[in-house]
Amino acid sequence: MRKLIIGIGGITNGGKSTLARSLHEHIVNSYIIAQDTFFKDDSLVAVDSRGFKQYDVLDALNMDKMMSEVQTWQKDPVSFLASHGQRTQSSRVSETPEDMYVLIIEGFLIYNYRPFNEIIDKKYFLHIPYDICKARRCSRTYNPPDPSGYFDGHVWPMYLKNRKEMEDTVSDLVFLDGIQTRDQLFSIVYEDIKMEMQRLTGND
Ligand SMILES: Nc1ncnc2c1ncn2[C@@H]1O[C@H](COP(=O)(O)OP(=O)(O)O)[C@@H](O)[C@H]1O
Ligand SMILES: O=C(O)c1ccc[n+]([C@@H]2O[C@H](COP(=O)([O-])O)[C@@H](O)[C@H]2O)c1
Repeated sequence: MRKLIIGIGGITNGGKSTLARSLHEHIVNSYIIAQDTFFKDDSLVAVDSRGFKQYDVLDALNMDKMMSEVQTWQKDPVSFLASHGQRTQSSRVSETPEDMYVLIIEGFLIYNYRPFNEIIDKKYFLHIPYDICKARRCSRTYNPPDPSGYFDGHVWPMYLKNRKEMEDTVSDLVFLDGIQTRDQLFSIVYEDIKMEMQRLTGND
């Protein structure tokens, strides 16, 4: 059995979930673990002096729980898939090598969590400019919804801070320009992953 862990990180609304889903659809026996399903309950998230909930920090997330899910996959991907309602498929008619299991870890702060940096084999990071990010963010409704001024008062400054911290500690990132089309982004990353899967297969 061969295992490959891919990270799809990046800015809020950069297209992470969209890209992760396309990869999952094309890679047989892959699975997505998404960071935004690990937010703590709203009552546990800190609030600053302006009343802004501090959602864009690692403390707002149950990272131990997320790591434990990843470790369960690492121990036994076949049982993991079965227990998550996903039947193992044959790779015969696909471009995925036989007996290859791929985990896609997706989220806006995955590379700010050190334990992930040690286990993610291929680290992609999507970024888009401020104005596009703000426009996309404003057309999406979170739960709880962003209060007025939240993007400029919390989301963007925290993005800059988290990104700097990440760039100071992580060296093997592949930056992706998120203003490309969905198809372009998918094919760049998929081709790269196919090469990595072939490399792993060739090393046997
Ligand atoms: N390459 C792209 N070009 C234009 N819009 C995109 C692209 N990728 C995603 N989107 C749109 O941007 C918004 C955020 O995408 P999503 O994948 O949910 O981002 P994220 O998971 O990074 O927050 C959605 O409305 C989505 O349809
Ligand atoms: O999902 C939630 O429970 C949630 C609640 C409040 C806010 N969020 C926002 O989710 C953002 C990260 O997710 P994403 O998909 O935009 O990268 C982050 O910028 C948070 O401000 C997410």
